[in-house]
Amino acid sequence: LILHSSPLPLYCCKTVRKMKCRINPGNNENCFVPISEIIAVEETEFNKKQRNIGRWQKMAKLHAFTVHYVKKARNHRWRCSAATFWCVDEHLCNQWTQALKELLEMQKSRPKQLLVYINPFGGKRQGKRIYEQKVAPLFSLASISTDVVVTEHANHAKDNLFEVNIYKYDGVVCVGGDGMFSEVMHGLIGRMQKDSGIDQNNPKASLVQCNIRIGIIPAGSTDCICYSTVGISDPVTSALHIIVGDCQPLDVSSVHHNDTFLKYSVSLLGYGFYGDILKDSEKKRWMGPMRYDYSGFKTFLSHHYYEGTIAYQPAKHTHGSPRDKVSCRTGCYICKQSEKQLAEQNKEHGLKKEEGEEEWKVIKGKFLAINAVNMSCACPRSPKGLSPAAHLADGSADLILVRKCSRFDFLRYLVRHTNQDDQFDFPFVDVYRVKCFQFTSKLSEDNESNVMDVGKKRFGQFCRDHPACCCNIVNSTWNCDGETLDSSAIEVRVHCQLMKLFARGIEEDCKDEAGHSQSSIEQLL
Ligand SMILES: CCCCCCCCCCCCC/C=C/[C@@H](O)[C@H](COP(=O)(O)O)NC(C)=O
Ligand SMILES: Nc1ncnc2c1ncn2[C@@H]1O[C@H](COP(=O)(O)OP(=O)(O)O)[C@@H](O)[C@H]1O
Ligand SMILES: [Ca+2]
Repeated sequence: LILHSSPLPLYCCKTVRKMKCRINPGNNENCFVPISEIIAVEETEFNKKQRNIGRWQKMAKLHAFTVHYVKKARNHRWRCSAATFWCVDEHLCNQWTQALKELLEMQKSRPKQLLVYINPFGGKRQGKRIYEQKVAPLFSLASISTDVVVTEHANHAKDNLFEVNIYKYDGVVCVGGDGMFSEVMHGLIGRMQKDSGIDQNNPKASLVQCNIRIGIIPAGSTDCICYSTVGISDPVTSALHIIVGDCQPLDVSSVHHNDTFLKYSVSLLGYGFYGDILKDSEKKRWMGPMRYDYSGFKTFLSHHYYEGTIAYQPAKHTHGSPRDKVSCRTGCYICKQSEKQLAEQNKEHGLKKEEGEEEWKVIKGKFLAINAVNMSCACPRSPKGLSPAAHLADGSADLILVRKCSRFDFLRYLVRHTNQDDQFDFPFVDVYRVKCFQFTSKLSEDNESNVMDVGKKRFGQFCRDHPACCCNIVNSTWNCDGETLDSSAIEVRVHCQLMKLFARGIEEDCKDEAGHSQSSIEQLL
């Protein structure tokens, strides 16, 4: 461990009793742990049974302390491991304990007080058990105090965040899925805007950043936000990222309809395929996470497509492209550069002028799916995600348009989310990196009088001569981070790094990311 330079010998034995950590028995080699990855230091009662080194048997009294630290395992998984050090000199032992505790005190980004919301009905309904058994003991070991709210109804957490004194907390933790995260995020961002007198209904408003970090303990059905920002959906790993005080900024998209605020989104805004899956699966909540497989299959067979018009402004401030072969990783350079670039542009031109001057690109067509993603949307079902090269904090979203195609081609597209092949390499799939976009369905263009003025003008010229078409006469629904939106015509804008998570992005060094073998169905396709 870190105690090599001790003037007197300190002996170390790894112990697994307290935290039930798995370690390799007989693995007594040195390991180096940065202070930033120490979870806690505790004085330890020296147990006679631990005296397994012959010459120490005769000693009358031994003094010991235990260092609990993060052990990095495969696939971005973190575990809590422990090492106990002992020696005969009580003073030396105390000095070490004291010195280590002081070093931990100096880690200023670590949270001391957290507000925790648990959705007891998310995913497999294990949220409460997961928190109590896996997370609370770690928080208590790390001397983090918590106020815990087990939610009693939808929107409980969101409403509560408008009432409590949020400023006394170093962070808010949500135990649940993407929907639960979304609720907590709306509470926090909404509260920040309210306290700063900013009108969320103004789509052009410059929103106030939220510096109270959110931690996600995955206990939902998809857990895409956790997976895409940590690299794994694992409650213990997430709890450890919270304890060490990690910080990952995140882009947030605001969604408006007719100057009315609808929702924020951080992962997927999906119309068509993913909207239809969500709408159908909500009726099958009793099935748990399986509902997405059932509804996914049903939606795939129904093969609905929707006609509409999209207008977007390309994200010119960022160097990245959705077709890049490199992905966003811990400390991402592209995210840092893009943030700087955006800040400079805003200082020079002012947001309104700049947006007004830039050209809008307009695309109309029949789509099986329209997906706007602020992050890769990697999840256990799709380890590389809907847009593998999307960035967590570059102030842009990837807009993926899947045009009407055969069922077979759509299946080939879907299967590429699960293997190493490029899902954008199809003639019916287009992808753009954007900073804002608007969508209007054919139906609302024809029937609604309340389409945004600016949109109406822009879309009008394309729709005037359009002949009656044979596509669906109903609209799809927008899937916004796992929640449905009531309106199909929307206006979306990416707010660069509006909030922060207790995470560090996906670490580069992963031990076994590759090694994906092709299944027979993939070979066939
Ligand atoms: C041959 C079959 C191939 C299947 C390919 C599947 C690709 C799956 C990609 C899933 C991307 C999901 C993006 C995340 C969405 C979540 O916000 C949302 C809500 O998640 P929650 O239930 O709150 O955890 N889940 C869904 C399925 O809409
Ligand atoms: N106590 C509760 N009862 C019913 N619904 C709740 C409760 N707490 C939270 N919710 C809502 O449940 C929805 C889904 O929660 P989530 O944790 O994302 O689970 P899942 O991943 O299974 O969808 C969220 O929209 C959230 O607002
Ligand atoms: Ca982004």
